[in-house]
Amino acid sequence: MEKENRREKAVAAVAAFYRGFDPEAYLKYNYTPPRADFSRSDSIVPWKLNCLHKAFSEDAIKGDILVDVGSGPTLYQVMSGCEHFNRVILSDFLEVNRNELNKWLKDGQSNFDWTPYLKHVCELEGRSSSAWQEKAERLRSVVTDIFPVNIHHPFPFPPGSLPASSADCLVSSFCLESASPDVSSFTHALRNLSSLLRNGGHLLLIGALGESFYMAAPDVRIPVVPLDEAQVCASLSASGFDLLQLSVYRLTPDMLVGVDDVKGVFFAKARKP
Ligand SMILES: C[S@@+](CC[C@H](N)C(=O)[O-])C[C@H]1O[C@@H](n2cnc3c(N)ncnc32)[C@H](O)[C@@H]1O
Repeated sequence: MEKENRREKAVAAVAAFYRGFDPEAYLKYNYTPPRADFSRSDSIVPWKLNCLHKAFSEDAIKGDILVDVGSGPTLYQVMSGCEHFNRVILSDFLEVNRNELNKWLKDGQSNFDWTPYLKHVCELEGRSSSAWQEKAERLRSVVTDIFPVNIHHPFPFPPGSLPASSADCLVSSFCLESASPDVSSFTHALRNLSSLLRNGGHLLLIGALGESFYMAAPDVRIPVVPLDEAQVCASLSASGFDLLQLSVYRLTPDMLVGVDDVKGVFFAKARKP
């Protein structure tokens, strides 16, 4: 009981940092060049998009419902998957991020331009980059909901939003390690995520390696659990997932732009037995 109280307090302390999260600043820090330079294969974003593209196309991961946990203000993580599922559900802890997603999806009024991303993913799929508007339309038509989410709840979505174990696939990028106070909470959160996924469904987990903080606004420094590859594998296994693939990207010095101390990025493909 005391251990549980301590964990709840530590989780609440991390949540408090999120009050100052600025979607616009976060997008600028992480989703513009050099981190999103589509002319370079060693830039972080093209690496992530390639991992996702391969998982969905080469491994034929498909089904009815794709759920993205902790979407933040970003859409890149579902640009491949949206072609392989009938319904895509986005989610975030913060209303400012859910609003930012809505701006692009519903009103087309986001200040952030996802066009280069859409073009790049079209090219990965062997289509002309000029097909980007079709992909944008596809994305807008398959995203049916943007739910609040809390990965520290046994069932992370609001009651009645989604039946348990109904997702055919889960995606989550840079959420768990940046919303958890320690490795044990990270593992616990993975177990909670599993309650959303059907047996036999896939989890595509992207995250930071060796990161202790990131900036979410000019004066908002959010603590992160510094993970290594062995911890990611151990947490997946302890939360009941079978690990199918782990790929690692190491940051080149020019990707370190002063907005975090991340050393690498992992992409894990896992299955719920
Ligand atoms: C580093 S951002 C990642 C955003 C995006 N997925 C990406 O790839 O850039 C971490 C996200 O986790 C969300 N978050 C914070 N606490 C959370 C919690 N308890 N449950 C779920 N998401 C949370 C934040 O609102 C934020 O959008």
